[in-house]
Amino acid sequence: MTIEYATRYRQASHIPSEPGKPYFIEKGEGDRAHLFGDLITIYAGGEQTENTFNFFTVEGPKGDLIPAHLHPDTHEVFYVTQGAVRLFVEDTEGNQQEKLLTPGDFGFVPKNCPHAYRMERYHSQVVGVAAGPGGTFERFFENLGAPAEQLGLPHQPVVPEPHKFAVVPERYDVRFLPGHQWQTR
Ligand SMILES: O=C(Oc1cc(O)cc(O)c1C(=O)O)c1ccc(O)c(O)c1
Repeated sequence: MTIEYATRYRQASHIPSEPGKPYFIEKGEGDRAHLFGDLITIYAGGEQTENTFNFFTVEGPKGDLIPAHLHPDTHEVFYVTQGAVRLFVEDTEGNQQEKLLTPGDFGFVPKNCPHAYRMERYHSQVVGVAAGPGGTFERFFENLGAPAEQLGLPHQPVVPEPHKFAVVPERYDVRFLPGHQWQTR
């Protein structure tokens, strides 16, 4: 058992909101959110790190595609721990690459680089760390999607209402790029 706190995000969270406090979180027991087919679990965010970095996992079903987007002020890490994830990325000169990442493989996406990814095995998992000049963006997932109590993937995809797409991504430094084409392979 670990300690539970009431925070601005959850009535019961294992993440203490005041900075400077050491803590532990057991597997899967971070603040959970569902977005599309994904389960996102936050273990640390800007409140704990003076806005310097966050730490979260993203799990999704086979075939789950996160469409092209970029973050003007956020660098991102993709470290695959389960399954297989195909990461597509374009540098700021327009050069595109794609790579199938399997457990232990790592991808880095600097700020301003369009990227997308697709889960290629059942229940793939990526460890994410994301931060940049604009801070951290971990509460994007529960604001565009929904906070979740359950430990597993959503039973039905959580598809945000159009009005949320109009305001939430921008607030968290996410810009979706409709119509973006990948010419890799
Ligand atoms: O942010 C990450 O993934 C996402 C997951 C979603 O369900 C919706 C999204 O819009 C995104 C997104 O990329 O914007 C993500 C995933 C894995 C990782 O290592 C990261 O650094 C970020």
